Amino acid sequence: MPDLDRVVREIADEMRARPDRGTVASYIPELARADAAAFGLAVVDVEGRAAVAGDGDVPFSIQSISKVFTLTLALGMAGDRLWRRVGREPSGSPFNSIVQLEREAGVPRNPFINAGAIAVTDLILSGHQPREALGEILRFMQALALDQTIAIDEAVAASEKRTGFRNAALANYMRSFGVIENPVDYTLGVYFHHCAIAMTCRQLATAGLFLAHDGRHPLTGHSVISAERARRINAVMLTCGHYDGSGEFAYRVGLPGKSGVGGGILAIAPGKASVAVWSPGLDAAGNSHLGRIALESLTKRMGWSIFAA
Ligand SMILES: NC(=O)CC[C@H](N)C(=O)O
Repeated sequence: MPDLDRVVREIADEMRARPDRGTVASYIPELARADAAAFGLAVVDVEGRAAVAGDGDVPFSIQSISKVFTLTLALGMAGDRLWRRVGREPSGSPFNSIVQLEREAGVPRNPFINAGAIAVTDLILSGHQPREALGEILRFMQALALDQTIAIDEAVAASEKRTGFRNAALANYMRSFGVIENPVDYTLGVYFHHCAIAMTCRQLATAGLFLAHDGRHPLTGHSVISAERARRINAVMLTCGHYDGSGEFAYRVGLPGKSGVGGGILAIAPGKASVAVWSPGLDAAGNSHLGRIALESLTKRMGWSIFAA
């Protein structure tokens, strides 16, 4: 078995030396301030051993990675009723696309494209005030990451609120079909804020551990979700977690993964470890360019692809 600490350090060094970095997202103006040269990597295994390198302890905007955790919360609250409001098929379209909604009665393809995540957020919000729903999501992240200091970057949330015209279009469109039940402003407010949670790679990898361990957090012993649901969340991450780049990610990395436009990726090696990587430059599908390359190298060196014997 290769030495995990060494592998993680070597990958961080290799990535930091590379000239190709992708393009930092700027459609949310505040995200454009990210340092394109940053690179962080953290692996936490199911025994709790952590290997962290580069900027693995620097907080960044988790953006769409939050959708894994809102899906988990919503499944815990609503159970399989959730699947009446959102599908679980890859979209083959960009993360912010609206095209399928008209043909498919306002039901988004999956919980990881923006429309689907907004529908999931709406479900969490129902019966609560936005402040309560957001508090619930934040406390969930803090509990999973074993770190009460995790917070929302208000500047990022405000920046997306000012410029989130597409998300507003998606939400209004779904509201017209009754897929969204709450006032659109409330649902979007909660959505923008949970996307604006700032976390480090170490915190994120710790938070993802339950997905590598049959739904039970190995460090607290708490059952977060049933083993069956954990397996299914991993399945949806594999097929939909990188939007129209999901096929390529499965082909190259071979792990369930979820990306965010802040440049982070959470990847799960079931039974083994939870991995978080961060490099702000994105590829054409909006996924971290070096993040994917680093994960490809990690799974190859550790033999962690779910498709390997
Ligand atoms: N892919 C992403 O990370 C997108 C999340 C971002 N908050 C948006 O709605 O556009």
